[in-house]
Amino acid sequence: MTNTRHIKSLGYLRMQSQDIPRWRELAVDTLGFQEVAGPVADGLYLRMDERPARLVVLPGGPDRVLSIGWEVRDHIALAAVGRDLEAAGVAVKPFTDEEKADRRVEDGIAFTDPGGIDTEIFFAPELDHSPVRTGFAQKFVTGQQGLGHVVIPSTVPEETYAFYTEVLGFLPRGAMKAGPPIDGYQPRVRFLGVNERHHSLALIGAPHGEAPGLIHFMVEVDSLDAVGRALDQVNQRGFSISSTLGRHTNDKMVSFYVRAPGGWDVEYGYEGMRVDESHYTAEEITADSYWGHDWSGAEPLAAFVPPQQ
Ligand SMILES: Cc1ccc(O)c(O)c1CC[C@@H]1C(=O)CC[C@]2(C)C(=O)CC[C@@H]12
Ligand SMILES: [Fe+2]
Repeated sequence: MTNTRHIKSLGYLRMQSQDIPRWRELAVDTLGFQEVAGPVADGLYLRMDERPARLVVLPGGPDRVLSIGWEVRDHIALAAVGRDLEAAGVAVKPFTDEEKADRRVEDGIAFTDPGGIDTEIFFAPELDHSPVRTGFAQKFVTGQQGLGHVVIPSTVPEETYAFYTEVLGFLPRGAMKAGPPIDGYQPRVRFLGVNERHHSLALIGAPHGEAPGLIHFMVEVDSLDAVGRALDQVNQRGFSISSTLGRHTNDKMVSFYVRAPGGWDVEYGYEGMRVDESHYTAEEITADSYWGHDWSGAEPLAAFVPPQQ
């Protein structure tokens, strides 16, 4: 196995939605992302930092994730990841000129992960050096820790876990039992990291994985007041809270979860820990939170509901 650890961080997330206005109200008015113009006229381009737009929501249906973009250092690293994927029997497609322009990156490749999620690896994003204008004067915690984390569903969670750790070199960062054993198989939520962020990826077994392609994505801000102010807007604007405010036991983050159009959540958090990889050893947490995180009001996640025909 290759396990060359070229992936540096979660770079971007591209989604598709039939309700761009509601997404705009959630992202801009409620969570304080900056809206900027982008290559697709009706697209929603959301800025967090010097990247032009780490989050993109394009008009179209059904609501789903279009691709998850992982960042590597340079063209040498991109070529190495491409070789690792091909050695593992994964079909790899180089970005077209249009794909490079849409994503505003120098180059990249696309492939599908074992659970059916469209995944991309890229390097050298263009930067926007104008001041970042966020809604609560908060800063998003990105940089070397990347945009945040994604939790993705998979109908083949063990194969998906082996793929991310052994082929792409993600580091195991612990797990939590998810439900009782079924025929001797213990389902787990598994957390994986590629940098000091505790997890940039988590995997959950789900029966309708690739349909929306997402359980939640998390962004981190540098101020508890921004989390509180965002929560006020969630309530005032009639968004549905999937989980109340709480502090996680593994990454120590204080966060809440709000339901986005499309049936996945946005986790909005503060004060996540940084992992020192030279001392880290994997742990199994037995509760998701020290306090809070009441999920009892959550609508079912799209990944757990049969898709409508
Ligand atoms: C347990 C945990 C630790 C750190 C995180 O960033 C994080 O999102 C979680 C929760 C993961 C997971 C979820 O998102 C969907 C609903 C889940 C399966 C639960 O009902 C408990 C754990 C939850
Ligand atoms: Fe999370």
